[in-house]
Amino acid sequence: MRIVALAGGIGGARFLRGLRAAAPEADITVIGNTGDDISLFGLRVCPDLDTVMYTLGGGINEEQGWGRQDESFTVKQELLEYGVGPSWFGLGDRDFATHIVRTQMLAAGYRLSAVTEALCDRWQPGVRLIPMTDDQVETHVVVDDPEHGRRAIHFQEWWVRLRAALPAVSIAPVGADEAKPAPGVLKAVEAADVVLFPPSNPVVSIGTILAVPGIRDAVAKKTVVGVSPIIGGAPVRGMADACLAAIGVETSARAVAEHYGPDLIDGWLVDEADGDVAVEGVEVRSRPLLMSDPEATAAIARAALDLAEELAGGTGR
Ligand SMILES: O=c1nc2n(C[C@H](O)[C@H](O)[C@H](O)CO)c3cc(O)ccc3cc-2c(=O)[nH]1
Repeated sequence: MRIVALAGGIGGARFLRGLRAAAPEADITVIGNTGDDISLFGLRVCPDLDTVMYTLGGGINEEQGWGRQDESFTVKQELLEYGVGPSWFGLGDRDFATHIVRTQMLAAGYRLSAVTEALCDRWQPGVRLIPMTDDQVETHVVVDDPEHGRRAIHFQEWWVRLRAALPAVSIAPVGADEAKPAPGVLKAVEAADVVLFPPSNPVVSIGTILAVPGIRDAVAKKTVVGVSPIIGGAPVRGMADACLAAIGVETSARAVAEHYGPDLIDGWLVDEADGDVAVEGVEVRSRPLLMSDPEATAAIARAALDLAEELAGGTGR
């Protein structure tokens, strides 16, 4: 079975670990969000790609969900002694090595997709991880800053420094319009038996991947099953509610499915806590969706695959 999953950071990575366990024989391609990428200290940092790579490769800090386990912060501290920030973004010493290798390879002319493949040679994530694009796309957030007025800031500044406390006036994946899908992205989607949307952020993770021209159209032709990132009317983790508010979508499992719409998704898993959810044109199934441990997560992934198989059989897509 050929599976494609679109993934953001923590929620996506954990779901993928369950998916790998639920379908050990499957050929899994992960299309990773790069809208969160940021250049810091002259280095290119790709948080979502790294979170997927470290999580599936056994190197993630499990409590935090991002960054490396057994991490230290000597380099960050030394930079701060020179007055060089930002202090609000926690790049650890082990993690720095990844960004140094990536930046060196990019400077030598390798594309991000080739660099990601090279990094994955070390981590052996057991899936093929491809960035959504090799072109630079950066999510920016427009806020009304009490000190500086209306301005656009990098997504990471809004997410990490401000903890999304300033309401987003708008959120834009800058550069997405001109970006091309990375080599292998469209081919993988076209060859897929099923496309899965893990419980990643519908706006700044999955929404950003779908904003790269060509990807949404390719995905829409397939059997697509999504897992709601909203449980009991609130995001399981992260601040997806702040992102949904920015695009005028209510924070509910139903509203997110309607936002994707029946032209894009065929099946939608919601948690039992959300009661009866009905979405026109979308097959909705209710089950526990908390990724509380690897077994529970694998069972969610299995349910998504079962629903996809059922729908593919039914629609002949
Ligand atoms: O909340 C934080 N998230 C951090 N994250 C997570 C990241 O900002 C976001 O959670 C994702 O971009 C959203 O998917 C990091 C991820 C990396 O790969 C590397 C460094 C960081 C640093 C932080 C941090 O200092 N604080």
